[in-house]
Amino acid sequence: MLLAIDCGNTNTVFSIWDGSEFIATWRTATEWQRTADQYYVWLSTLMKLQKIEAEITDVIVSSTVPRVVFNLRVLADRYFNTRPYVVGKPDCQLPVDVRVDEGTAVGPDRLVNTVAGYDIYGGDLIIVDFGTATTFDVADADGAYVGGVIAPGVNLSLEALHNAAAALPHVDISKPQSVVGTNTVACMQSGVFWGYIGLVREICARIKAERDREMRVIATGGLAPLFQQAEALFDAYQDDLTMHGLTVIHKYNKDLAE
Ligand SMILES: Nc1ncnc2c1ncn2[C@@H]1O[C@H](COP(=O)(O)OP(=O)(O)OP(=O)(O)O)[C@@H](O)[C@H]1O
Ligand SMILES: CC(C)(CO)[C@@H](O)C(=O)NCCC(=O)O
Ligand SMILES: [K+]
Repeated sequence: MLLAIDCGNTNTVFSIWDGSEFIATWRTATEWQRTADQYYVWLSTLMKLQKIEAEITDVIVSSTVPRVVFNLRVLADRYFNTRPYVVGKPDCQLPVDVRVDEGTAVGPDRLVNTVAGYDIYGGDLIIVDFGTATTFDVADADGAYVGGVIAPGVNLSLEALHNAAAALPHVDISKPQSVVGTNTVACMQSGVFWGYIGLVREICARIKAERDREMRVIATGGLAPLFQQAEALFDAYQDDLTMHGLTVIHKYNKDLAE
């Protein structure tokens, strides 16, 4: 079975893929100091608790944090006796072209999302991922990654207000009752929530205009449904898009190796 690891700047997600479905998914905070032994204790405890009897033979990693890759490699080698595929490294091929400026190291999560989007929905996509940053990735008609947009993430925007202004509290995102807030928290939520609705709508409209064609907008990330419920911004929502992409890339490389 395949252990797929999606390491973001805030959270790391581990999923076990049995070849047709994910049989378990666990989330932990990303900390580059965590050792292979710590990962294994955590993982094996959860597997036991949930009575998951999976023999892991393969590992694939996408990491936006370069420093965590070393310990994840050791985890794969020491505990699963396998060499992991690491997205973005030369020995991990992608099933789509990447057409960006030379020397650009595109975030592996963005490449994986593009592969997943193309696999599920076909070409001409805008893939929006609400993570630490909010990213927009453009898949061409042939699935190639042709660039995108990086905007500050929802929680990051609220944190930035709190960190920069002495009188602004820590606030969690939610949909405000009205646009005009009558207390500090409501004002901050309104700025980020409605500002974000505008940001997503404007960026998608401009991408479509710039490329002069119909494109479908696919959303992923825990916060997407919150925005979608206020306004129909997306044509589809896929919670496990990045994980799906990791399984596609793994299979592609396995097939190449045969
Ligand atoms: N209604 C909500 N209000 C606040 N936070 C939410 C809500 N729904 C989901 N979230 C949060 O959204 C986040 C979604 O996780 P996701 O994997 O999409 O990004 P992330 O882990 O924050 O970023 P990264 O992948 O860059 O580490 C989680 O931290 C989750 O707690
Ligand atoms: C933009 C983030 C932080 C989103 O997770 C990640 O994809 C990243 O670190 N990217 C590197 C730069 C780039 O994608 O062009
Ligand atoms: K993510």
